[in-house]
Amino acid sequence: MGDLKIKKEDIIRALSTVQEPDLKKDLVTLNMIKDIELGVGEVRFTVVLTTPACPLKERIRKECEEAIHTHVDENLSVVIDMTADVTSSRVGTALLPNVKNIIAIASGKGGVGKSTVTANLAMALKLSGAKVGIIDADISGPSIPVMFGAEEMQPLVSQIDGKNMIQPIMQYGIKMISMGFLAPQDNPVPWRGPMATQALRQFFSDTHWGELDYLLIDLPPGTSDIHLSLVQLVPVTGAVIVTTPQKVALADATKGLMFFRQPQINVPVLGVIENMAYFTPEELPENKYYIFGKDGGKNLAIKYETDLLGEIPLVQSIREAGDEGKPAVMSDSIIASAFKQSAELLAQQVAIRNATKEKTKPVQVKV
Ligand SMILES: Nc1ncnc2c1ncn2[C@@H]1O[C@H](COP(=O)(O)OP(=O)(O)OP(=O)(O)O)[C@@H](O)[C@H]1O
Repeated sequence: MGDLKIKKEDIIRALSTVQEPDLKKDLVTLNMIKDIELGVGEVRFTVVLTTPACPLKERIRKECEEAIHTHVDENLSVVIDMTADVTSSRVGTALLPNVKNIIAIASGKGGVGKSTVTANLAMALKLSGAKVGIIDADISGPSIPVMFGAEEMQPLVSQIDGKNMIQPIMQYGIKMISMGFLAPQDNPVPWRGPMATQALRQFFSDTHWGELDYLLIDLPPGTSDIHLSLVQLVPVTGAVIVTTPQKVALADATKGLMFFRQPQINVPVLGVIENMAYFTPEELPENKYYIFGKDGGKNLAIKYETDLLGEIPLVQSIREAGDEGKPAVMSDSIIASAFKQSAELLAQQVAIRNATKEKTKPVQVKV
């Protein structure tokens, strides 16, 4: 039996004074409070966040506690269970209906670390508790299998509802598909545009993804047929632009960003990640050498009114981790926290986007 004086309504009233800082509405209106239980001198409830990678988790928890102590009883013990139900704007879509968010990871120039960033963001989201998948859409130069130590793996094909479906490779709890799993890499096939597009189509329509919170698409560098095919095939939640700080990279990153902003494409740009932002020897992390220039990604984000989701340093262990097939975020280091922070900011942007913008639709443009 609960304390007779305190009712569930009192708790709800107190929690309706707590705002979700990004969505600018209170937790009760947003339907984020569940399972309120009153005990003797104690209240328990669940806060359902919009992503397990929520960077504001602790702030929300603290504000809930304070609201109850201020508006209900300062001596009440407050036990909060934080869970998440990742939001989506991809409701009712024919292709991949159980994939909540499709996020394109793009760059202008090649070699800026787009695949490295994709692998680490995916891993960080997975470590936060989300269900994550990766499509390596770089058909002629796939890097994802190596970055996950999965080059020798081969996907199985199984019959689902009478149709042959590719089962994605599962590595470190992430589902992934890449041309690297399907075609021998030492005997490269020259991929013409339509063939690459067909392969991408199969990654969506003939692969059994099941339920996912985030499906990350590692795009080839530049803007290609693949980019156009992607936005035509599926509703894309948003795009992340990866760049390095040099002028040449930034100029190309701008083109990459503007591709998504074209009125007929209209995919929201969720933010910019500046990779190789500075060099740092891992044993002396306070020493930062801006060898490629400073603040390029930040200025790009400001100019195009989007967010800077991270500045990832150039560190030897990131390259080693990629070569060893274990994304750097899996280690316990400052690098891991940099990638985790970027993943949180990305998840936050996805949640804001899903709460504020229209539903996504595939675009209809002539190729
Ligand atoms: N922050 C970093 N610190 C150290 N090495 C890095 C960093 N980011 C990427 N690298 C290394 O740089 C190389 C290129 O990275 P990656 O393959 O991720 O680039 P990419 O932009 O996806 O390339 P592509 O254009 O071929 O798709 C890899 O060897 C990777 O390990």
